[in-house]
Amino acid sequence: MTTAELVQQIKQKKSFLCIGLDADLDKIPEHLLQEEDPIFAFNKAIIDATHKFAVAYKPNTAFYEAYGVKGWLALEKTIRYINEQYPDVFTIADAKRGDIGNTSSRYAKAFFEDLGFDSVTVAPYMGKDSVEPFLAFPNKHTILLALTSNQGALDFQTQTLVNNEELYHKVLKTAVNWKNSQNLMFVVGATKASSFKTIRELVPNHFLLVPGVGAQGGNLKEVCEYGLNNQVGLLVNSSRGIIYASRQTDFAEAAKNKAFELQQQMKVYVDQLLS
Ligand SMILES: O=c1ccn([C@@H]2O[C@H](COP(=O)(O)O)[C@@H](O)[C@H]2O)c(=O)[nH]1
Repeated sequence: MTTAELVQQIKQKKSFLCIGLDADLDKIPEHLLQEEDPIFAFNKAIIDATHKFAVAYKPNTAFYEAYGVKGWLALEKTIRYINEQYPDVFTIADAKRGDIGNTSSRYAKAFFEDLGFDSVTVAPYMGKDSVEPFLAFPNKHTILLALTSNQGALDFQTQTLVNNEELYHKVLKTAVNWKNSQNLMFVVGATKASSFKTIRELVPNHFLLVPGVGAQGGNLKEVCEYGLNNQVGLLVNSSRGIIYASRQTDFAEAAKNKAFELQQQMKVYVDQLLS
């Protein structure tokens, strides 16, 4: 999917909501455990109920890898279902990959070609040659970890270098000069709302994937204050806050209501920027 197509979808749905498909057999409604593939059954119901309010879905691969072959098959079925039924929706494999170039090119092939995701999250720690194999895929997007939502982000990402610049600033400034950097997006946690002003000065045009709204306590309004750009430029993710809004048979309806609630807040900003 091109960035222009993503922006078009944001405009049409008046939403920049990304729903995290972090399906966990210990949390999904009990009645689904009788299904042949409970994870896929859960995801399918969530997707069907929420697709009008969401422009992106983000399965975190950990939740599938945890169940071995069965989990990977559920992931494959989920992405195929989205691509076939809702081809205008942007898909993110939250896999946080990155390795020496030869290996990264295999990861890129797995997520972009074999599974057919539009994007994958990648860690910047191994540098340019570990990221450029992902960037080489046209109309696929590499979402580089910049300032993550967790407490541990302060351990390395905000440490200052000799010139007094924070490490994640260096990541942003360096990565935008890599080959095919038009295919880059960045992860910035909603819990780090006070940093969005500086981040937007460094990367005014790139999309930011923003996890941390909902269960982690991030605030949509604060993120929007400085995170938005003239194309919206944000994909704000909520996983547990939406998919586990109810653990009973009404789970899909409850997820729909939560997604609608967030979409209604987002609509105000989209109307201002893209009308
Ligand atoms: O900085 C980051 C990067 C990734 N994540 C992932 O996003 C979702 C958030 O889930 P919630 O249930 O909405 O808290 C999850 O898959 C994380 O692994 C993140 O939270 N922060």
